[in-house]
Amino acid sequence: MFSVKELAESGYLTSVPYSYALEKGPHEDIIASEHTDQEIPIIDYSLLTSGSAEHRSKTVQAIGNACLEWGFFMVINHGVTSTLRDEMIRASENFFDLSEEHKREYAGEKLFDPIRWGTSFNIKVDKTLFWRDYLKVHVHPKFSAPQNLAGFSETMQEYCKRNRELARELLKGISESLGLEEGYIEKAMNLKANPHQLLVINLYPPCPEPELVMGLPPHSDHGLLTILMQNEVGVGGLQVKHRGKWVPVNPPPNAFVVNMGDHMEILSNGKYKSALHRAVVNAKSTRISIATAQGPPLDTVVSPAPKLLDLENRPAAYRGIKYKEYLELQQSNQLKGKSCLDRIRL
Ligand SMILES: O=C(O)CCC(=O)C(=O)O
Ligand SMILES: [Fe+2]
Repeated sequence: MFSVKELAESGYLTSVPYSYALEKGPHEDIIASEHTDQEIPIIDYSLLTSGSAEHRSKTVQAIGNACLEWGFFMVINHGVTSTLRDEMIRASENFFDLSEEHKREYAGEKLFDPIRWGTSFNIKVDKTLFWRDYLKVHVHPKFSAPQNLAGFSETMQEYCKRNRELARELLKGISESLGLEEGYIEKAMNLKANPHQLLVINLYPPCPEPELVMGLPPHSDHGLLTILMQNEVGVGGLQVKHRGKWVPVNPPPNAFVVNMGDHMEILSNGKYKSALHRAVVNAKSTRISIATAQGPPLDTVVSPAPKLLDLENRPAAYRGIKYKEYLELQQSNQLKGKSCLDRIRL
């Protein structure tokens, strides 16, 4: 199996190999125009944590609206330095620049291998291959990192820790926005114990026929929320489905993109839907995106929050499922819309 990087750098590639070509490319779908009135909400994180009750309550309301309307928002003034973000991007580039032979040491097959390098989504089940390579690392509660790359481990550890801190505060705000106490999600999901965090670094090399391939097909993420950033090469790639159209996500410099995961949808009993999104590729530049999926401890059973249920009017809409089992379910099937969540709807 070739990585896309190897394929793209192999010489004169003027068309995409058959195994990557879709019958219906991403450009055939309805895409919102650049100047759309559909603006993805921006949340000023500093107002959530400033200590001012008024600022906090306004921000909590804005978060609630963003979750209801989009399942997606961008976070600014989050306090993670651009130095750390740049180091993380650089370290990721250095990893993918290793020889194929070296990277193959991490070519694990199994979902819970601590470090896994690979291509597409799951080559055992993907009908068409996706134009992306990835590095997936389980970074919490037990930290792992590829060795022999100067500084990668330290940078990764710090970056992931900062993402967990952001997630923790955002989850408090989300909890409040659902009319629950700020610590409700943290308690119900046992997040103080050993929350699970998966780091996913995506690499999308330039593609000679971007309109024929998909970087990542439409899907929602597992976990409570995903925090994502991308290298700033002036090309987008991430798109979110909103009111029937694909809306390109163009985050302001230094912003994080946050999206609700399937476990937020389950926990909120469908009030906050996990966001359907996809990644398209381009002919010019390599795009890197770095996502951390924040979830509960692997053995936590996630089910709708009892406080949000009303047996007569609002019964549970999802069955409880262990986070670990859900991850196994998603990974062993094709990545296809919200098909995994559909399996546990009641
Ligand atoms: O590359 C992106 O922006 C999207 C990545 C993504 O959706 C994922 O890793 O789950
Ligand atoms: Fe995703």
